[in-house]
Amino acid sequence: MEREKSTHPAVMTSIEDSPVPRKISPIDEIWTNAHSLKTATTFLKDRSDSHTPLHLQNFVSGDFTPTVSSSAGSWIDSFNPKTGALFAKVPCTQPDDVEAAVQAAKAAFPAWAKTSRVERSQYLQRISDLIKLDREKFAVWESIDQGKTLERARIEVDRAVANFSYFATYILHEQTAARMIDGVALTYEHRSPAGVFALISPWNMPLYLLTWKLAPCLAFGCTAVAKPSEITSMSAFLLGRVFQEAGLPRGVINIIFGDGPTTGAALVASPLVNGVSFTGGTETGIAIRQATAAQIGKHLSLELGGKNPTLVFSDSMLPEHRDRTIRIAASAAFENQGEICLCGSRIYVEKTMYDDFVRHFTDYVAKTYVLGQTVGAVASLQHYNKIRGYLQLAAKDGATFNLGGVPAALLPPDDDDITVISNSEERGYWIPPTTLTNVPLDSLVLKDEIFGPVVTISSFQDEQEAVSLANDSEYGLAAVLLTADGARMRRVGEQLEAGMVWVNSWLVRELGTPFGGMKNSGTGREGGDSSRDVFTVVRTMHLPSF
Ligand SMILES: NC(=O)c1ccc[n+]([C@@H]2O[C@H](COP(=O)([O-])OP(=O)(O)OC[C@H]3O[C@@H](n4cnc5c(N)ncnc54)[C@H](O)[C@@H]3O)[C@@H](O)[C@H]2O)c1
Ligand SMILES: O=C/C=C/C=C(\O)C(=O)O
Repeated sequence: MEREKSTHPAVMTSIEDSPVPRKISPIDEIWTNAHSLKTATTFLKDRSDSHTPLHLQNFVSGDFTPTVSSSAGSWIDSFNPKTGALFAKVPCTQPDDVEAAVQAAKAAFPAWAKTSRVERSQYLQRISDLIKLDREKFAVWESIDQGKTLERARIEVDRAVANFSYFATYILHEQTAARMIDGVALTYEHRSPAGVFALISPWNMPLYLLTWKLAPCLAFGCTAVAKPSEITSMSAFLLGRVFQEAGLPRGVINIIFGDGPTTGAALVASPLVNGVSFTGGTETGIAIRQATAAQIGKHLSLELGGKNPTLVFSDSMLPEHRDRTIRIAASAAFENQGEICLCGSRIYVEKTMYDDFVRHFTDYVAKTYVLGQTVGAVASLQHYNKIRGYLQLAAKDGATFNLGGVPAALLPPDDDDITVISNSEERGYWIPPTTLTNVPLDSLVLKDEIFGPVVTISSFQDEQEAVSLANDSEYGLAAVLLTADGARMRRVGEQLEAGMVWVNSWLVRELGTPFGGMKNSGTGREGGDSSRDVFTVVRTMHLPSF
């Protein structure tokens, strides 16, 4: 697709009425100057030389707000995980500005809710096309901001494109149920957009996960205030420009930046917010449930943490299956530095093949997952220190490090350093892929979500023990089952306490399927019809024949 002015009537109105300000704003500067790794690096270097870090701006009512009124002076430092250097300052939006953004979403709601499905579908497809057009720009900034490799970032941008195109077509084909009761009354489901949403996302797959909420929100006729993680705000900042280019009416999507306690908490608690779609940690999920407990009608969709098991049965280690088994178990453990809620961080192998598995797995990981090439840096200094703490604990608990070790301590930059935007890899948050064996079953290393490039390998005796070890967790998000036995796939798979079970595969996604977790991994499901349940309210209509 070429970038051109839309001829869609709603688009024309919006674009014609709201020209983008001529003054060079931060978003214009990035948008026009920094579209590849080379230009982005030069851009950051210039900023560094002039000691002017990039300042992000909220996107409210269709405009990037030049200053954050009440939060002036309240900024959050954003660091490049690969170098540890400061590269941007993110506004910490204060409660009254949060409320102003919610008001903007509320004001936009009635008109947006009335748009036809065809119209909304066209907006979604246009947004999808625009992201695709700027695939590299999004990937470059996601990689700089989050620490992931550029290749991984590209995969996630492609998924963002798919999120919008999937829901663009879903709404064109959507059907609702109708039934006849004893021939007396015809009933049917009538659905309406649920209203204004808070869309809150984490730092591990920033664009992928935020667009997984934005797309259905728009598709089902809702408006929103979106708040990405304060650790990774860049791709959401870029998205504001896409929404402008797509001519999305003002206020339909507002993007605000800030931390959890100040900005996120004010957003979810606002009485004008009709629903919250949240992805993040379980503790934050609990805080959101508590904060909204009295607002009974508020829709809550909570996608939370995981500590997912990978079960390796000996038949999957037969020569004809072994390479696939190793590849899947390794990618489930180390993709995106293990910073995916679905990562299989606890591997359990049938005893007869345990030593064989450990040997092949370790060789494969050492060859395939190379720090700085196929493995990026972890997202933040705080997260680096958290993972390091668990590796220290593993050592204390007597675990064997087959790969990796306890990384060096990293200290926060001192105040003098904080304005430096230079590249210095030694301050980067690099943790090599780490495989642990001999971890005691009661160790917190096996219980807590570490969310980094760290995997444990333990053994099991039989199916029953495999299931019981897999289910021995407060979490229940995902599980991987590696076996060549067809009957076992269902026999074991259907006993696993996990919202998603992948057999001889991992993170294979079909966007219509319910996605979400059991136990402490979440409340509700998203995807296809499940997203419709999140973003719509249902009234059952009864039409009697008398
Ligand atoms: N189930 C899933 O689909 C899924 C996907 C990705 C990540 N996760 C989980 O996310 C976690 C890592 O992400 P994180 O550290 O950014 O999570 P987090 O819970 O700390 O933060 C997530 C988001 O919530 C905001 N937030 C924090 N406190 C808040 C509050 N009181 N009210 C409202 N918003 C608040 C943050 O600013 C951020 O935008 C891991 O536990 C991971 O498993 C789950
Ligand atoms: O890190 C969490 C990954 C979540 C993935 C999805 O929500 C998805 O694939 O739709």
